[in-house]
Amino acid sequence: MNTQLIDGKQIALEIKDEQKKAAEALSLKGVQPGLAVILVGDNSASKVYVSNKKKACEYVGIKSFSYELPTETSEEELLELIHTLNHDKCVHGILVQLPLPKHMDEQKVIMAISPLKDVDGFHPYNVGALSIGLNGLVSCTPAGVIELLKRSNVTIQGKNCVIIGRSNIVGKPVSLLLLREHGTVTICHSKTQNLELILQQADIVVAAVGIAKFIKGHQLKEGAVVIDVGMNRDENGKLCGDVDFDSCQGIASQITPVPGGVGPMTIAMLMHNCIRATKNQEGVN
Ligand SMILES: Nc1nc2c(c(=O)[nH]1)N[C@@H](CN(C=O)c1ccc(C(=O)N[C@@H](CCC(=O)O)C(=O)O)cc1)CN2
Repeated sequence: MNTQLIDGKQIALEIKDEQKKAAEALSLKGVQPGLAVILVGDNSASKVYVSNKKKACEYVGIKSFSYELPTETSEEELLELIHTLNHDKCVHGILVQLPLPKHMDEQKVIMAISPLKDVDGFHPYNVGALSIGLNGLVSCTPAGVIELLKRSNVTIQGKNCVIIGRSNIVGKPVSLLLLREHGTVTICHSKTQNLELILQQADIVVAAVGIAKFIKGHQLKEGAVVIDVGMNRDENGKLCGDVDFDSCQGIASQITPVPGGVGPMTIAMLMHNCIRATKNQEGVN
């Protein structure tokens, strides 16, 4: 079997180009999409992600409003800023980069964001909408997983989809999205028995367990499609996924690399959500 690479970087670029066209069309209607990007503290990885998000906004044609707050910022001050942005007509999306400093309650902060501007799709309103099949804003990484499958011509309908990991930010929303596409979905987690047996039945595997190289090629069904959401460091400090990429060669039909797979899709889908939120709020198509 010739294993094909699913190039997340390339697909993310295609999506950003589509969003750029959509932003140009909005501009002709006198609408400028706006995204508020809030970073609290000095987490170095978060700084890179926020900077990449602002660059993506610039590329697509979304005006970014940047708020870089010191670690000592109180939760109340952050909630006040979100409240102001909720009422700002130039801001169509609000993004609070996670993780937040320990003294803040992430759930409380997320719940303060207007669901209409919740471009991360983390607000319980949007999570609930997804669970009952309503058309809310879907969180970026899970939405990116589905886009990767669709744009790689992978049929989801009727396929055995196995998700390893049950987190609120990846495992659970990915399972709902695969279900929405009519996949037959199994979620596996740390207490799952006979994981090997379940994996052997999987046409599509989504790995989001947070353990470096946890899934090996010999555990897969021949021809399985593998989407690796993991971002770990291996024994040499090199970035790697939850899947042992090399051992899947010749067994998987398609596979995402780490880096360059799901990661870049997170920011591309954020751009997609910003454009959607703008259209919804401005009442234009
Ligand atoms: N408010 C949010 N906070 C966080 C989110 C999120 O979606 N919303 N997700 C992650 C961080 N993140 C975006 O914010 C993110 C993570 C990784 C990548 C990415 O492109 N990764 C690259 C590798 C990067 C590297 O070399 O270190 C890849 O996989 O190719 C983009 C965005 C947590 N916080």
